[in-house]
Amino acid sequence: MKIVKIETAKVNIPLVTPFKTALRTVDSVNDIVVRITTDDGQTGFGEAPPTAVITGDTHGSILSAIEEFIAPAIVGMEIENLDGIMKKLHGCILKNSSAKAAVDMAVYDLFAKSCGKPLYKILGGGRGEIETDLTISVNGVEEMVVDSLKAVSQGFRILKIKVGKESKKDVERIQAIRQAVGPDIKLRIDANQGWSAKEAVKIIRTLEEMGIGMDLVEQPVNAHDFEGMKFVTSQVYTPILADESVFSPEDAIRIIRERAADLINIKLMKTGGIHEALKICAIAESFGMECMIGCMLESKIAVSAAAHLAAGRGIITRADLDGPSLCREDPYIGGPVFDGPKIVMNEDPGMGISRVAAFGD
Ligand SMILES: C[C@H](N)C(=O)N[C@H](CCC(=O)O)C(=O)O
Ligand SMILES: [Mg+2]
Repeated sequence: MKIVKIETAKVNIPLVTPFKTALRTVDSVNDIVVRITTDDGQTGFGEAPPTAVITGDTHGSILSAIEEFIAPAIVGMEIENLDGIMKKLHGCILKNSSAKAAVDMAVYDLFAKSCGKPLYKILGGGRGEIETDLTISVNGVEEMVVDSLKAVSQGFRILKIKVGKESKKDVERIQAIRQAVGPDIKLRIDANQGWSAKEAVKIIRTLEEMGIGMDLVEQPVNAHDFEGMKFVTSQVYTPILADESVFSPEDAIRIIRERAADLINIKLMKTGGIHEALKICAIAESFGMECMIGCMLESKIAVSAAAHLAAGRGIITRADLDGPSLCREDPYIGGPVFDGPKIVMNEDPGMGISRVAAFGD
């Protein structure tokens, strides 16, 4: 199976409600999709979101990285030479992690197809089903309570609460949501770098003293503030999850060595795909640190790739794979089934996606 063609297209899928974090507000998933074709007519799919505020990637940079650097480096290579392809993919251009992720997942899709197995079985194959949380955007307290109750009524048992925009109100937000949803719903708090280290300790300790249980607090401080992450982690009982601070396996090693977090959020768009994400899984497993699998504003192609990785690797104990649930439409056929909080893995070969409307088929 030789790679003969790499094509790109754009998808634009409106969101159910605007997605609001401390970093940005977005109304739609506006991503680049990738299709790789082999000489025997097989196709593999990938997707890259332009999350400029986190990865630095834009539509333009994703398209030119693929067209000018990645495609010339890997077209003509055999899919079975997975390691060789990954070397070229990661060696042909620095950074550009979202473009690399889109191509990496399409290659893994084809590799699993060449083995006649669903991708998650190639990646370890532990679970046929995983559970995701649902994100509650940062808004006024009442609106967040209404959104949380709606999510619970839809069957979600884990909520990811966005905060960090006006930190003074954040205790109020989390307290009101906990009061409304009761003690059995897990709350994950994501400040998206919005707090200072001292502010984070004050907020988390206040919530702890109120008896408000939190599954974790994600990226309380600036991505590059490892000292701040370390300070917060050492000063509170609630587990701290590193998100924007960990892109690469080297970042994961540093976070673990410096005890700057208790957990790592792996996202394919930060690692540049499954190949590098597997290295973080192995590092974390060696040190006994659990991981979460997350996503950017991605639709079903990219989130399916992440779900396959999570279903394959036991060290990934938490999933924030709500991209498809945030979308108003699903322009794809096949792949894992996203049924509210439940993600049921496909049993047909590869990622299971058979049709992507953006390619006109
Ligand atoms: C969509 C997912 N639940 C999420 O919250 N991801 C954010 C970043 C998403 C973005 O801005 O595209 C995160 O975990 O920080
Ligand atoms: Mg996050």
